[in-house]
Amino acid sequence: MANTNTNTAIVTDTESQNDTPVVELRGTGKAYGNVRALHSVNLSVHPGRVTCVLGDNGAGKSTLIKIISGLHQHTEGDVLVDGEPVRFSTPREALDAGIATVYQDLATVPLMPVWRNFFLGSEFTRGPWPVRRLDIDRMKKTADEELRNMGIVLDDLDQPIGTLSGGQRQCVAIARAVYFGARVLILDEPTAALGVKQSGVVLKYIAAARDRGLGVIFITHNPHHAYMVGDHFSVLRLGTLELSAARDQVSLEELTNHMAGGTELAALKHELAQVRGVDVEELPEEDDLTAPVATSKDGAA
Ligand SMILES: Nc1ncnc2c1ncn2[C@@H]1O[C@H](COP(=O)(O)OP(=O)(O)OP(=O)(O)O)[C@@H](O)[C@H]1O
Repeated sequence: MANTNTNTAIVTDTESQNDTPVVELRGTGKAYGNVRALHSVNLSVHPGRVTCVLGDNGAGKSTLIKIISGLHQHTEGDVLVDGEPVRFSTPREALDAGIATVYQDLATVPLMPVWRNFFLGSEFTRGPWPVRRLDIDRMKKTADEELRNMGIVLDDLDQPIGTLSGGQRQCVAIARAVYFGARVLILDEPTAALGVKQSGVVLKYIAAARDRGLGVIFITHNPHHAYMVGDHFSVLRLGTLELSAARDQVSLEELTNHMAGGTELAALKHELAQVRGVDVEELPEEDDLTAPVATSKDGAA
């Protein structure tokens, strides 16, 4: 299903599934005191599908991640896992439910070897107490196998993880989450700081995680990256769902227009046309923005 070429992680859309979402938000929201960061958001995450959450700065993406990953609690609506309402008090609880989050600033120790970072906090040990010690050989072998299973080939697992490229480190973090039994993988802007080639590599492993049956929540600013791997697209604006569309309901152009503030730009087109030196030819007309907007039952991926 996923293209194996490193730079072209193009995905063919999969059949829509009627199974219970592994994670679902129903009218979910969060207020920080008087600040309503997220309001009435519906979102469904299914195994083996990539749900992309897009939005400009301050749109509410981080708040959404924090609710699902157990860092913050919602103040409105419901969060369901396997159809059951949940309210995680800690990230550990979310992790125990199979929800793993890979943050942009990866929680790795740069000077430690790749294999050591792979097992950080969950090291294999051997021997009886009190002479129990790290089972280095087993950790190295397992990390090597798991990375290879995901198609990630590194020259030397003994090299400090800090010497890997940003893209490679993201890939190690994805493989780690898969190995430790994640059913849902939340990726917080994994391609934000990467160039084209490295982004392609990360997109390839997002597709690989999806093909291993994980439900993926891919947070991004970049509609092009989202469109390469996404099955469903949810665009947040000022804390509410502005667009919720399956892949076959929205074109890349429409998605880009929504992300780029197409509606505002279309509204401004006439005014901008009066300004010397501003070329408005390529800006969308309001009629062009035909992609489905979110409705109360939207959000299914
Ligand atoms: N702890 C907090 N206390 C008060 N307001 C907050 C808090 N966290 C977020 N907000 C507000 O909630 C809104 C949504 O923020 P959030 O960080 O979720 O957006 P974002 O889409 O992740 O933005 P960015 O891409 O810039 O990280 C913003 O207006 C922000 O100022």
